[in-house]
Amino acid sequence: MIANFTSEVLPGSFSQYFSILVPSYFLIYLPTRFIYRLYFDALSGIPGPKPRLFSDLLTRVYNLATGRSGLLIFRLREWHDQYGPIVRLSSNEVHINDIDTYNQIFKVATNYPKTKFYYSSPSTKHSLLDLRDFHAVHLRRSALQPYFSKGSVRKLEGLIQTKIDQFLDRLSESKDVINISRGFRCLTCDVITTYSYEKCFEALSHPTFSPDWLVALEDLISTAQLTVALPGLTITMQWIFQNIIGRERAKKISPNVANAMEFEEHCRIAVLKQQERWNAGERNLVTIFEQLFQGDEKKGRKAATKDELAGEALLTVAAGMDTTGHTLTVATYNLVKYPEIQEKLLKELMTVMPHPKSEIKEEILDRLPFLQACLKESLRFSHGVSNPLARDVPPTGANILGYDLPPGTITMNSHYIYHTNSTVFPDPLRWNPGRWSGPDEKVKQMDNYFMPFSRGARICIGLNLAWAEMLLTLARLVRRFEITYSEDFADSNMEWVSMFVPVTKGMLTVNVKERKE
Ligand code: HEM
Repeated sequence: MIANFTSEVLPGSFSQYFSILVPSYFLIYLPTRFIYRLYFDALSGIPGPKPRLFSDLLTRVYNLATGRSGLLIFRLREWHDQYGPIVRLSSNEVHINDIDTYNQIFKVATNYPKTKFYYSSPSTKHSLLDLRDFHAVHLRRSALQPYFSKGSVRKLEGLIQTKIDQFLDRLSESKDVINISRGFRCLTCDVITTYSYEKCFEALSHPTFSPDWLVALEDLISTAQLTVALPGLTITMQWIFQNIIGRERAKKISPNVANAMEFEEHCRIAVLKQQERWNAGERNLVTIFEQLFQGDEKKGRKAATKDELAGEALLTVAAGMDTTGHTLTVATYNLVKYPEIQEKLLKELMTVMPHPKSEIKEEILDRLPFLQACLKESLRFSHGVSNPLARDVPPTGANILGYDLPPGTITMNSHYIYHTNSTVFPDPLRWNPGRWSGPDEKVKQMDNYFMPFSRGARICIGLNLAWAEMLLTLARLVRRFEITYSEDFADSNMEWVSMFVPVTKGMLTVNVKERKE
């Protein structure tokens, strides 16, 4: 009956329609739209690589399939050299290389919200990362920020020091080659989980610093690019794994996915248990979520939902572990590579740490200029979030670098591009902490181009914690140990691609020996 109906109303079979529609789409619709984008739409005057305008989806899928997604960041430099400070990347996206524009977009009172498309990961849904509304962001951040102030971090310094003790003792006991890339991540994970919700994940206790979930997260990080290319696909896959397949069966299909699910579940359980204790009247918890457990009527903030707490619990670990760990890896790799720089740092450390195992406070290290310079240079090289940061042009539209951009145009800025500007940082790919002790004017200019934690309303919430962890770890590591690369380590291990965060080709593997004095 239905067949009769369709053949009467719509003469011809489905395959006939299909054989007309598909070629029309590729031979007429796409080329016409391409010409429109090239010559007539609102962004048509902005220079850039033209083939990318043919189809955003096909470009993303092509880049993903050919492994170019993670290398886009390096092409951006070439495109800016060729086309100038603003480059059109797709139908609706421009990439910018202009520090004044960056400072406008990333200011405290910004009206450029985060671009939903690039920040919607199912795992961090309901978390701060996913919020775009400025008032909602302000409320959430003001509930979390007090726990990350310099004063709060100093109060919990004992906790950080205890984890560093454990880490250094583990290095000392090790008879084998040490995968210190993972070691640093275990350290930062144990710090952030204890600091955030008292539930230390005990990653440092793993004999080779390789707990299953850490290795799983390492393997799954490449799905960050899949999420960018085909967001719907990852959301659907995650939903299927969570709601249909379940963790037990997932173990057989993909142990990595099962381990990552288990990790998420650990974070969720940890924070919800704290909430229960808080609701039962316990008030002496070490937690960054206390203000989220309760609402604040005066400010118009409701108590966080269970999903919001779980999202936040996962976000703090995800945001605080790899970033800090990777910067420490970059610092260590380069200090071993340049022994004369390591020697200079060691001499400075000896002025405040007379013995290899001397105790030291962060506030003292905060005053050591060469240690600061080594860390700044490592942050310049490690690029925290290495993918371009995407922000939408506000409803009023914007004029950027002489071009009128309509509301909703996506602006992209990459810290990598600013951090490797060869006019500001001569010989930019050389790790050279000495550059930070140049003349004041020069350092001021470098500081203007240095934004590892981003800037403005969405600046990294954990920067004081990260800074304290990095100062203490690096100082105590270098003061206590002579470090050498392991025999099978190659410089190429440190080559990286961008998967939202930088992912190195291999690991930094080292041998360590206790210093005698
Ligand atoms: C070297 C270490 C770190 C670097 C380089 C770094 C870098 C960054 C950057 C660039 C952003 C902005 C991302 C964007 O707008 O897309 C960010 C956001 C964030 N970071 Fe960090 N981060 C570090 C450590 C930490 C730590 C230890 C925490 C611990 C809680 C943390 C928590 C966060 C959070 C929650 C956000 C999201 C803020 C928001 O969306 O408003 N980060 N970080």
